[in-house]
Amino acid sequence: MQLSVVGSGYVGTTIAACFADLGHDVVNVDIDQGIVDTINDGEAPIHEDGLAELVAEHAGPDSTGRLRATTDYEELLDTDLTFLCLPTPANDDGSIDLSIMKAGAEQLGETLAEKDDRHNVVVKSTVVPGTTEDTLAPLIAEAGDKRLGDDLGVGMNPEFLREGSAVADFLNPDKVVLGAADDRTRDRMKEVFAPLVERADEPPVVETATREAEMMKYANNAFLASKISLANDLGNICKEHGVDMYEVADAMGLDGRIQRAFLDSGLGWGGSCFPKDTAAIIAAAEAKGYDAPMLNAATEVNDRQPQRFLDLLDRHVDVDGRRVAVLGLAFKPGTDDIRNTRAVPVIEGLLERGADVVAHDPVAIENMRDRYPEIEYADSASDALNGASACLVVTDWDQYEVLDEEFDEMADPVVVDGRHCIDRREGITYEGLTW
Ligand SMILES: NC(=O)c1ccc[n+]([C@@H]2O[C@H](COP(=O)([O-])OP(=O)(O)OC[C@H]3O[C@@H](n4cnc5c(N)ncnc54)[C@H](O)[C@@H]3O)[C@@H](O)[C@H]2O)c1
Ligand SMILES: O=c1ccn([C@@H]2O[C@H](COP(=O)(O)OP(=O)(O)O[C@H]3O[C@H](CO)[C@@H](O)[C@H](O)[C@H]3O)[C@@H](O)[C@H]2O)c(=O)[nH]1
Repeated sequence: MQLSVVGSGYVGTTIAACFADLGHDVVNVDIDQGIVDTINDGEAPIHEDGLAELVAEHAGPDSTGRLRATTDYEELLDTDLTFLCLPTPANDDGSIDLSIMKAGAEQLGETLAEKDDRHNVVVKSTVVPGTTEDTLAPLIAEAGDKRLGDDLGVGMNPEFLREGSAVADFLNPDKVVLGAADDRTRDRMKEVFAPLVERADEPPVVETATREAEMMKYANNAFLASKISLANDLGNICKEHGVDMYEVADAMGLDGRIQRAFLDSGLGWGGSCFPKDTAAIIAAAEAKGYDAPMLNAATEVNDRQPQRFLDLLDRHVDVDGRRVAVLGLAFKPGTDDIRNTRAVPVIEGLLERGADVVAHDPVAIENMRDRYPEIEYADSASDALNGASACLVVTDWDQYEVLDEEFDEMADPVVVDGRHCIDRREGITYEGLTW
């Protein structure tokens, strides 16, 4: 099938490359010329395991040619179905900011005015219930002079991939949710996903309406974020009682009703999704008069973890004028994404205390340098530790787990671990956040 994907960020690039790999012809539309050129050169614009290989195979020279990118919306006119993968950030009050989605929807509609055949538009972005049918569909229809359900089909297909494992997650989903306003659109969506469902060994396909599809995404993220916050709440209790929350979590996870995943306690959840999506669904609830106490509590626990982390550091060392190593800047391992990373409140706390911060991350340094040009960046964890009076572990990259004699080079070997990464050992003063 001929597909177009509007927005070529973490989700848009990943799904475009994967759909090309599944045999579709895909055009990525983005306003960023740099991203477009990178894809057309056969390179991935973001760091994601397996993505560079897929983009090289399907875009650019010596490729299958099934993937290309453009800044020109007109190029989507030759496609049957468009995925909207535009950002849905939060306003200052936490509510969803739909301005980019609306601008993209309007431009899409204006472009579709030139098309006579029916076109299908599927919202992939995370949007609060009602957005697809009440806001975006009418915008597209009006701008394109289309009749909804007739020459314009509208659907909603939430995305559950994680950064760091985006390609593998997309190609092997636990479920595919197809929300549509009408059967014709849903049938087209099923066609798009048929090769994926076959290759992924028939995962469950949930057929539903757009509102339910929108809410399934928020419910998923709210549950996972709350699960981590509960682990952190329990972990903070454990720490006060000299109990190792990781041992407790392992035992909890043996209960089939609980499961071990997402019980890793520590610095809490960051990233481009959990913080904004939790805030957006709380704001959407409040707009209808409901105060969502569970989700507010999950957020409160999460917001407190960086302060508890810095309090542990304060117990051992006054970092004023001292070199402090921060290991990990990305919001999680496997990505260069620093959106809402816990490294930011940690670095802020260190700068407030007068520390000389030296930071390391395998892939996220360039992104962080834009935000904190004033701190030092080390080429290796070992360089960061050299001469440091404390080491703060913020991201659980595998390469930090094997650090050993590198700690011997510290001026004062205090290690505060926010991610259960480093083993306790002779010669270092070790504090785990919840163990
Ligand atoms: N990042 C994830 O892991 C993830 C997972 C599931 C769902 N989501 C949701 O998917 C959506 C997209 O997230 P993302 O992380 O891929 O965003 P992103 O910021 O990485 O990418 C968005 C892209 O859209 C482009 N863009 C902005 N305005 C445009 C316009 N008018 N026309 C064309 N392109 C435009 C930007 O240049 C950028 O490349 C969000 O709603 C997010 O909540 C994200
Ligand atoms: O046990 C855990 C698991 C995760 N985290 C933290 O939680 C955050 C989010 O991690 P993860 O969920 O692995 O990454 P994301 O890429 O943010 O993926 C989430 O957000 C996406 C965007 O909505 C969804 O598609 C995914 O299903 C959902 O897992 C990170 O800061 C992790 O360090 C923990 O603290 N403890």
